[in-house]
Amino acid sequence: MTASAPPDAGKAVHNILLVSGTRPEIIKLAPVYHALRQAPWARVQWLHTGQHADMASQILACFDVVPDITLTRTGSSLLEFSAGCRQQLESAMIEQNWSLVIVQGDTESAFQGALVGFYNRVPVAHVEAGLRTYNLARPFPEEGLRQMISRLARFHFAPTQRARVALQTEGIADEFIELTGNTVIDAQQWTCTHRGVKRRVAGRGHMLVTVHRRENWGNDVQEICHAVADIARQQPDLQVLFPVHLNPVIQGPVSDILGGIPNVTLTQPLDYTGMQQALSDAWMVLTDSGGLQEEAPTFGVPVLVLRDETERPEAIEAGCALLTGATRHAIVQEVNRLTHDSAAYTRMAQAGNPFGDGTASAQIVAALKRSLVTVSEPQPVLA
Ligand SMILES: CC(=O)N[C@@H]1[C@@H](OP(=O)(O)OP(=O)(O)OC[C@H]2O[C@@H](n3ccc(=O)[nH]c3=O)[C@H](O)[C@@H]2O)O[C@H](CO)[C@@H](O)[C@@H]1O
Repeated sequence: MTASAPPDAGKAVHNILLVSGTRPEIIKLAPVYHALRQAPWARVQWLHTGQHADMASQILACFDVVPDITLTRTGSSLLEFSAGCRQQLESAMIEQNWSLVIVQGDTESAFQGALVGFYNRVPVAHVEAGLRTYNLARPFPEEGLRQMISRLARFHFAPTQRARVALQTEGIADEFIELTGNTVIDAQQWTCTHRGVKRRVAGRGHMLVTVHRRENWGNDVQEICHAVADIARQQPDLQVLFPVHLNPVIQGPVSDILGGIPNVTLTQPLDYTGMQQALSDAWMVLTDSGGLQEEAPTFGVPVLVLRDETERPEAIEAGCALLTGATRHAIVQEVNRLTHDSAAYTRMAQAGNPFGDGTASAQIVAALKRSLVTVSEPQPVLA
């Protein structure tokens, strides 16, 4: 379990570039950023690519993050965004002497950050490494992006044992993989502590719904909305809270099918504190979001995953989530079953959270310190 430190190891202070693009990247990188800011050996700078704009500002504010560098989004299509992002990242890269680029997850921004680090021979650290469906079409494009990032990264921070094994199986040497848990749990704990999130409703609480995944665009979004409408009409005493993603592909069918149903509240996306409050007050979550699958078990809220595959089988195995797919009939059937089978509901609610214990960012910073701050004698890189 030893590996030599990067060539620039031993410098007093290491310039670290942290790259975010979307809402979930900000959430999952904020705890790493704040932990690095406490590290005397690190000078961390936050670069936001602008892939998400409004949803990003909302979340950056929740975590008291002001990016040092914000790129200009050069177009609305992914191609235009990607080309402009690459060029601007390249400029940011050559302006300073970087020791490390940190990216998170599976977005275009994360991939561009890793690619620019690679071309500039700056080591790349990947937070939330090793999630896989091994189906390049689902989720698209995330599965391809995260596999490519794994090929480019030097340091791989795996959130679960399964993710670690996936990386090992792909040939990544043990000393470059650290099992840390998911930083989203750190973000949740920070928010509960600092923003006073706690359950505020009496009784069973609401059903929380979110949809945004590209693979669900089109017919599946409509099926999901029809299912939610059926459930709301069958259970008029159940409040449904649906923060609607800003993408027009989602907004259209959601308001067409669910607008005007008295017990369905359609809202703008919530800020992070608002979302954690909504989770803690929930009876059940219906979602295709990755982050919500990881977060809901913290509050003992069962999750129905509106997808055919998940890269988080840990939640299914632990019993806190069920994979229902995105068909109207299957979703309605599962919600009805859990409405009437209180033993099955309680088993899901009490399954616990398999995604971490809130120490991931401290472990990441400790591992990076071991790798980067090696003065005279080589030490284990990640052990
Ligand atoms: C394929 C896949 O699973 N990929 C994931 C994907 O992200 P996702 O599916 O988790 O994306 P979203 O659902 O957008 O975000 C979720 C977060 O947003 C918060 N939230 C949500 C709605 C709202 O109104 N207000 C909020 O605050 C919520 O609590 C949660 O923390 O990309 C990430 C980046 O690379 C990856 O890490 C991650 O694997």
